[in-house]
Amino acid sequence: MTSVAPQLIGCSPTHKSGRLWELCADQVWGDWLRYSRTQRSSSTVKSPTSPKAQITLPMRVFKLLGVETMILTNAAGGLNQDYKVGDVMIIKDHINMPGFAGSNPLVGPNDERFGLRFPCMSDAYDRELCQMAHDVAEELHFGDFVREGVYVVLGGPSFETIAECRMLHTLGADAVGMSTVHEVIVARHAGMRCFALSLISNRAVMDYDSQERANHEEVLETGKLRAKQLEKLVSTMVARLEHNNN
Ligand SMILES: O=P(O)(O)O[C@H]1O[C@H](CO)[C@@H](O)[C@H]1O
Ligand code: HPA
Repeated sequence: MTSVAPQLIGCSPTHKSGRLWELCADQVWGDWLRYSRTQRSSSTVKSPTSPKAQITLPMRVFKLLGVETMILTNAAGGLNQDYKVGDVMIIKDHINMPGFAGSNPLVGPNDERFGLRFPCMSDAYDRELCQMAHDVAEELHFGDFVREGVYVVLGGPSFETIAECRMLHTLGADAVGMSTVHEVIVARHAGMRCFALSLISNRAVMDYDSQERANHEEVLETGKLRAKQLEKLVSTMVARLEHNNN
């Protein structure tokens, strides 16, 4: 049986104290420390200390609980000019912008129990799951708003300037956000399959004459509009995964 943890983690600046983290942070830390103590002598126990390692700790807990597949969702600004607000982008790849400056959740001593020192990321997003999402979207008649593209993560919490949006688009990103990539890196390090969706909650502002302004209220509003359809897409995929594994 495949264990699937549908998205439940948020590590973005606004959400890092939300969702699952808020629900189980204490328990997760307790479990981690207890587990570490059984594996190592107390003098060598290393609890994760960098912020990115802390916010991605639940991925490792999921791994220890037997989860094999991660499904993550986020809200993101649309950089691709063909995207409309309300589109859903299957993430085929990411650009880890903080990683360029040395901020990666795997920085620090490598815990060999989870994975390699230098994990591959060219297969970060599972191609079979992406194809399944396209198939399910077609069956549910969601095809006209489901896309596939590249997600770029920034540190936030400020939204981007116009020049930054233009640069990110030029670099090959279709959508910009502040989450998800860190979890995917840690999940892939631990050998979990990853699938992720971005809801295009707003258009990234690319034009100096535009009156549009990125704002969190619009992000939340768009989230409400597509919530039911996203839930249907993800739950149908989970059911199919369960079926395929039985
Ligand atoms: O990525 P999630 O958490 O879905 O949320 C996105 O929306 C918020 C900004 O409105 C930021 O937290 C950004 O990362
Ligand atoms: N930029 C960054 N993060 C976001 C955006 C955005 O436009 N929308 C939702 N999350």
